[in-house]
Amino acid sequence: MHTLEHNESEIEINEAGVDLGGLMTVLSKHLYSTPVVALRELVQNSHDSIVRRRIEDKGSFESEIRITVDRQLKTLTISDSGAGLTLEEIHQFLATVGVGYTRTLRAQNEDNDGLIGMFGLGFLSAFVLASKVQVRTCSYQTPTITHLYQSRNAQNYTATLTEHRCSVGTDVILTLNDSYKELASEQELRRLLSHYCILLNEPIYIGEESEALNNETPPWRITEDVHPIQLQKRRLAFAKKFEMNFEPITTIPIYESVLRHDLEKPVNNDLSPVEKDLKGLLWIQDGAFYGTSDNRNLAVFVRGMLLDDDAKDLLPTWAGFMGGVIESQKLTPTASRETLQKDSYYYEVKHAISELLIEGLASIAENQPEAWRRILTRHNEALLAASLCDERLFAILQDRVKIPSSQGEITVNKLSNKDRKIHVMLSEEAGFEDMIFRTLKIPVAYGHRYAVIPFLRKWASINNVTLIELGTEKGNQHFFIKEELASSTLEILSEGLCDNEHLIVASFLPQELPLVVVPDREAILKNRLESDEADKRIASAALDLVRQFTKKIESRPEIRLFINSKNSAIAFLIEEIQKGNSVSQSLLLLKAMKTIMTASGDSQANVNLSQALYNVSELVKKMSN
Ligand SMILES: Nc1ncnc2c1ncn2[C@@H]1O[C@H](COP(=O)(O)OP(=O)(O)OP(=O)(O)O)[C@@H](O)[C@H]1O
Repeated sequence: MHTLEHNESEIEINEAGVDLGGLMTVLSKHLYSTPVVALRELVQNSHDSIVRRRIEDKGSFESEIRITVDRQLKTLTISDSGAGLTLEEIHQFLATVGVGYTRTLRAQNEDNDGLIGMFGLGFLSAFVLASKVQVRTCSYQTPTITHLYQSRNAQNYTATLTEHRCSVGTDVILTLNDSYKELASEQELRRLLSHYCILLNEPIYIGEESEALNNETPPWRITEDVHPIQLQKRRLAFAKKFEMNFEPITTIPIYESVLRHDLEKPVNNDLSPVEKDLKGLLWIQDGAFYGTSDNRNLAVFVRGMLLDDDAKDLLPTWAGFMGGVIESQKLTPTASRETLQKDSYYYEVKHAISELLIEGLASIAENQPEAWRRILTRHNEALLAASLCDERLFAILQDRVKIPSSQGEITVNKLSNKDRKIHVMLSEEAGFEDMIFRTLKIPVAYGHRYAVIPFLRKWASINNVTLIELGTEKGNQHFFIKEELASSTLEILSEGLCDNEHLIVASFLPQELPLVVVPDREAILKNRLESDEADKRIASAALDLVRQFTKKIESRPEIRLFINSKNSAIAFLIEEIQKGNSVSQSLLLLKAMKTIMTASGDSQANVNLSQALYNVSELVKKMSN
């Protein structure tokens, strides 16, 4: 038996069939998310053709891309003063799918000179918008003649000599499909192209206009000496164009030192590839939407063309309050040029942006007190969480972010008392903890709020302070120092005072407080976390695990009644019981007090308030008799 390798000559080699029509439809209609992307592709071809002419044609020329419309004829024309195409090049590059001259030029040219095209596909998208595509082109190589390419479907085309265009360059004339005839509007074109092409290096004009729509120099390309305040103003104004929902508070320029330095010196060879490549601006938003803390917003331009205006994944997840616009020559687009390939360079850029943000925030904290104050007020909660993601951020923020507490929002050092203790309560309800701390006049942090507990834990461990988490077993042990009593005394107290609570004798502050009901805050918090997790739509297997865990906690006992051995009334009652005297009236009064306290602290508490109030009234009457 012969194997394929041994006897190839005997085996017939077949050619795979290609349904060109089907392939064309996929490439032209389904490659891009929106057909208007076709416009961007055609402008990009004009741009590349101008770059080509600059490289190859030694004569001087004025660079221009002009988009015009004829409402009557329903045509849209993209003209450029680029290199044009010879008849041969029309066949070879324009009409051959997957082949383009731009790729060849790029391979020959190490610096690339900002060439954008690479796939040899973009031109096809013209057939999505147009029922007929005409390309009138005069090559710098044959400047006395002009050729006309015409096609209705990209598959069959004609290429003939035509009336001379008078100057080197190309007009791509689209006879718009009925569904895109609204594109035959200068206003609409300006809107679309300002979005995609604002950073493109070659000037783009609409209609007869003499001012290019992309004539504004982005702040990082400003080479003249501008006063720092002016520069900051221009940065803010530029950021505003990209930040639709919020005002930018302040900006963080990308590699400013490299850029400003470059003005005097050639590129420093010690710079990393990202430092050499990445340009742009990051900023901090003024405000946030209610209900979402992730408003990250990043526009990515690759070689001047907007590629992705929602590339938020390049910003760290903690930076929900940041926006940005970046420009790169080296990030790689996918074939649709609407997203980025997640290659190793992508992750290098992502890392670099995170570093820039951290350094930028540190510098704002140091040098821009007013902006920093606004940032802290607007994004306190997000910064609290952000500080947990990076040690440097923690160092910058640890004494600047505010913690919600019984005394309002205060910095954490104000929470720490003389004994180097910070108290945090886990409940949202103004329960026993709130009352105790109001009496003691020391602040207690509200730990139910997002990121407060992990932040305080970290702060306490770094600063050598004890964190007392009230409502947890451990926290309570710090606060309520248990005492032993004879079981017969405990029984009498329990019978007289408890409904369904577990009675514990302890000494605690303030000593004026005879007793306090302490629910198991841990179980309550865990329940809440469980529903948070569910909101995040975590995998159901993980959710089951969480539920199993919470189930265990729920079956733990419950509500405890601490009675304060430091309190003179309680001490007196214990003594009386030990002597064998009856204290039932006093216990009834204390029990009523307990019920009233519980009911006022916790609106959901299952207590018999009317019975308690009735008992108080009866006891008052008895005392007066
Ligand atoms: N306006 C133009 N002027 C001169 N040549 C053009 C023009 N438009 C297209 N071409 C030629 O046609 C080729 C194919 O264009 P097409 O847009 O399909 O691919 P590309 O730009 O090379 O790559 P990509 O698919 O990444 O855009 C280009 O490489 C270029 O040689």
